[in-house]
Amino acid sequence: MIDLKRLTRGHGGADAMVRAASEWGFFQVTNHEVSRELMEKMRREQARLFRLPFETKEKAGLLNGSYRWGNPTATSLRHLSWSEAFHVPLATIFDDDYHDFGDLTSLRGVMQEVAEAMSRVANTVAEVLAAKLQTTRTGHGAGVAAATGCDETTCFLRLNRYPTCPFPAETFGMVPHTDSDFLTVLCQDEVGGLQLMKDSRWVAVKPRPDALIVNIGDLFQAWSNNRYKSVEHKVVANAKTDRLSVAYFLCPSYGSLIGTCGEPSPYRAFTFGEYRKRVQEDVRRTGKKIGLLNFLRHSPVQ
Ligand SMILES: O=C(O)CCC(=O)C(=O)O
Ligand SMILES: [Fe+2]
Repeated sequence: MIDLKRLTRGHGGADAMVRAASEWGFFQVTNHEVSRELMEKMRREQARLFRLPFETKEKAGLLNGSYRWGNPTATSLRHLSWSEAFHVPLATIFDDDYHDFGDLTSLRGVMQEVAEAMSRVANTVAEVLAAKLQTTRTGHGAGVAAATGCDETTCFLRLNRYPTCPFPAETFGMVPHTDSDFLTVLCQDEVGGLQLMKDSRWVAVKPRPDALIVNIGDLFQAWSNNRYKSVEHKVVANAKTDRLSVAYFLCPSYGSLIGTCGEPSPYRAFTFGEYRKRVQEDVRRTGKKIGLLNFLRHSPVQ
């Protein structure tokens, strides 16, 4: 648990954050200035959005066609995520020319506020973690998000809903995965269900109403030369109740080159666009994301 206010005032906590990012890939932050009132407002808007009829949610115009449900490549219940989500590019909600919000105008306002607040958390954390890496290139240790081309037009806000599930033993709320971004900031409700992989075991992340969860994504693992870990996580399905969560994904533009905090890097240079394309191709072809292994300079698979 990292107190962000103490950290930004220089009262310590950075080493604990570095340890958590290296050993767990996950940690929680408090005193993050994303107010409880704002998150309650978000939850009410989210619940209202998901109550809309399926046909309305699926309409391409609604939040830029960002509606997702189930898993299009699933061939059995084990591959299925028992959830629905809006994976919204922030460019959509901040674009003044994008007027197709209809009844969702209040949702847009709340999403903008949440995105701004979570983005501050993501950037603060990214900079503290970047500054702690041994860098060979001067000026590269700070401003990792800026250096790698992340801004409010390239990031995403994802609204997740996990409906009550009639067969929770056979399916996941969200299938095990790593995040394909730099860093994720997550706010979960009181239901619980998020689990992360540690030493080959699943560990539950207990909900704490005052805390946000931060996890390292694949790009930060690559940029940090594997010092910080992008760790597999999943959501278990729940037989009794629905669950909501909101995730902010710190992402660069598709054309941004994901470099390294210092040579030699185990990975070859690649763009975020290339990475995403490769992930999508692998999922389509094999049903599984291969991820960073594809970009190792010396492939273990010959
Ligand atoms: O809902 C959660 O707790 C996790 C969501 C997640 O892992 C994701 O959206 O990538
Ligand atoms: Fe995730």
